[in-house]
Amino acid sequence: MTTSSLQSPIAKRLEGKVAIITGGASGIGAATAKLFVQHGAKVTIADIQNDLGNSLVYEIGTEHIMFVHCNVAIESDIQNAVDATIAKFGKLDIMFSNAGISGKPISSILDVDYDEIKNVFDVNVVGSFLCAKQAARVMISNNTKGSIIFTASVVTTKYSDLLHTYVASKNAVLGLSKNIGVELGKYGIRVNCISPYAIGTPLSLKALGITGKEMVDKWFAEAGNLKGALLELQDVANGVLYLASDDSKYVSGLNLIIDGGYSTTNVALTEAYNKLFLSNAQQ
Ligand SMILES: NC(=O)c1ccc[n+]([C@@H]2O[C@H](COP(=O)([O-])OP(=O)(O)OC[C@H]3O[C@@H](n4cnc5c(N)ncnc54)[C@H](O)[C@@H]3O)[C@@H](O)[C@H]2O)c1
Repeated sequence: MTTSSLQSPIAKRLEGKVAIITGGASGIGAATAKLFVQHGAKVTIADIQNDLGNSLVYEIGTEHIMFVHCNVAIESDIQNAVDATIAKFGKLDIMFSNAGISGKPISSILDVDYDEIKNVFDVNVVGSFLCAKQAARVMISNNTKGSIIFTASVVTTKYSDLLHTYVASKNAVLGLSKNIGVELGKYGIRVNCISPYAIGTPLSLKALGITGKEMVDKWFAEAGNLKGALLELQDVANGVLYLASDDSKYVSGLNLIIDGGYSTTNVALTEAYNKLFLSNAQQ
């Protein structure tokens, strides 16, 4: 490493790149939009929350970012977001398919109804398919070596008896990402997932059926593996930046899990072992 590289300011890692972020009006998407712009990208936020989306544009500046009303479950909305992005910024390098919903906090398969399954799958799975399709359409025809990134979740690595529709939908997103990554490799298009552990956002508060971000964040921190640390939106945005930038130019088919090691734990086994060890020690 040269002295000048040690002294130089942090390089802009997305200079000249153009991105669409679905679900970019709130939470992970909004944090990623801000980070992308800091790194030189032009960004389109595609979301259904017009007020939040427009105020983010106002905060960041219309030369860097625009808002397009887009329901990801409707193909013409996504097509419109892609076409509007090309019209304003000239191309599309990065599709961050991040919009999602949790569905109701149902914990028994007996309580799941068809409308609930359809609602969650329409946004999380159909929306992801359509984002990938519309991004690939322009990336292939413009010969753009693009990056498609999906937000899956730590629920693609660990299972419980909660949120069956959400968990099934996120595992479908992971499968989709790997399968289309195989197809799109021949065009030089990379396809990856980011899978965060839990953060207090409107989505996760709804999933738990509680209000109060502080309480939820505390609970997530206690349940996490990495003690003394809290997963923040910026941690996830940093991972997305890596997958979007040329720093990951040979990375495709990855599920980047941002979970402080949570997915590697086996709490039940540890507890059972400790119980056995303690009862033997007392004999
Ligand atoms: N918060 C967590 O703990 C967590 C953990 C793992 C994965 N995720 C995933 O992260 C992604 C972002 O969620 P978040 O936690 O930032 O929540 P959030 O509620 O802050 O953001 C979700 C965004 O998606 C938008 N959205 C919902 N339905 C839409 C639709 N039909 N079309 C377009 N936009 C739509 C919402 O308007 C909102 O702006 C989701 O895919 C979620 O499943 C979240």
